[in-house]
Amino acid sequence: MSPEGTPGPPKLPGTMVYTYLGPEGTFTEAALLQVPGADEAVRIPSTSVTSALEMVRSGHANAAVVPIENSVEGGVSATLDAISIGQPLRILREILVPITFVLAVRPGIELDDVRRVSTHSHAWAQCRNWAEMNIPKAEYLPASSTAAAAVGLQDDSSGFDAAICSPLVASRLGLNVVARDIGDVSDAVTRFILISLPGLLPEPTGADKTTVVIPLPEDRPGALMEILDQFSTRGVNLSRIESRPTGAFLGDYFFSIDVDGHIFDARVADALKGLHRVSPELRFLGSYPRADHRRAHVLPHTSDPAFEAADQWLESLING
Ligand SMILES: O=C(O)C(=O)C[C@]1(C(=O)O)C=C[C@@H](O)C=C1
Repeated sequence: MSPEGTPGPPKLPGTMVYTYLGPEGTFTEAALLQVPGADEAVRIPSTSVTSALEMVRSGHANAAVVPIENSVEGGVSATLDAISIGQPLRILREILVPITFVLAVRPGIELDDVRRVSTHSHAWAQCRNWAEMNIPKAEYLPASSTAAAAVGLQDDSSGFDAAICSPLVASRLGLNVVARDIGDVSDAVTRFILISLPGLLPEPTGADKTTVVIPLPEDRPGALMEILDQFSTRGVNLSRIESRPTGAFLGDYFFSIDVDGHIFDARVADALKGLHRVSPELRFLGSYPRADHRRAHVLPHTSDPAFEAADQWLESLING
């Protein structure tokens, strides 16, 4: 049985089974549909990020697509936390989706009548200023996704009269849209990851990203500096760094970090070895191609040949 209590999907030989933060019509589904072959694969919506990852961990899905970062609101805590603990997982690729929101309402409701509006917390954070200006009397009700809020609008007992969702799901459900492009930042983008159980690493492309989770060593002055030093001395550029509480006790944090480069790049591998000495419990979450194809800027003294030359030099000293 799947975590939702429904029978697990049939594992047809050769058929990929994907799960994603559902229901149908979420931005996460749009991200999954960018994965080559996903349109012909089995696609199972999950009700939360945690249950999507559980489908993968329990073998009911080959891989999951979940949101990880938004250009306006930052990291998606539910995902950052869920991939940092429990059975290890590996990110296989990242997917970018431009985000635009609409306000859909129940039949007969006008913009001025809206008193209760529902959507995903990340979507609400991206439309908050618009909402304050245009529906100031509306109370916010959190939903598990933008599409779940849109579906709820068709249910008399859901208790809200408006939903913030994608234009696509509003038109699929035939909802009444009273305002378009309501995001506070018009060119917002959300980054999603395709994540699976550990296996073969994606090949390096020259434009790659590596994600790690590093627990901050306890009671060690300068521990964060030591961690950052491992990257800076090897010329490894950080593209995201976030601290999250471990939940164990107050003040106990881990860092979730993305860096430019692949574990097969000598400078990244060397930095990971250094990190392992500083924080042995670090978790490698994968090396995968960047969605924007932006190549890493590698300084000559941190290139693969420079590392190779240093190894050979040391060997020559040892061997005489
Ligand atoms: O609710 C959805 O449609 C989602 O796919 C989730 C999600 C998120 O978690 O950030 C994805 C993109 C938008 O930024 C808002 C919500």
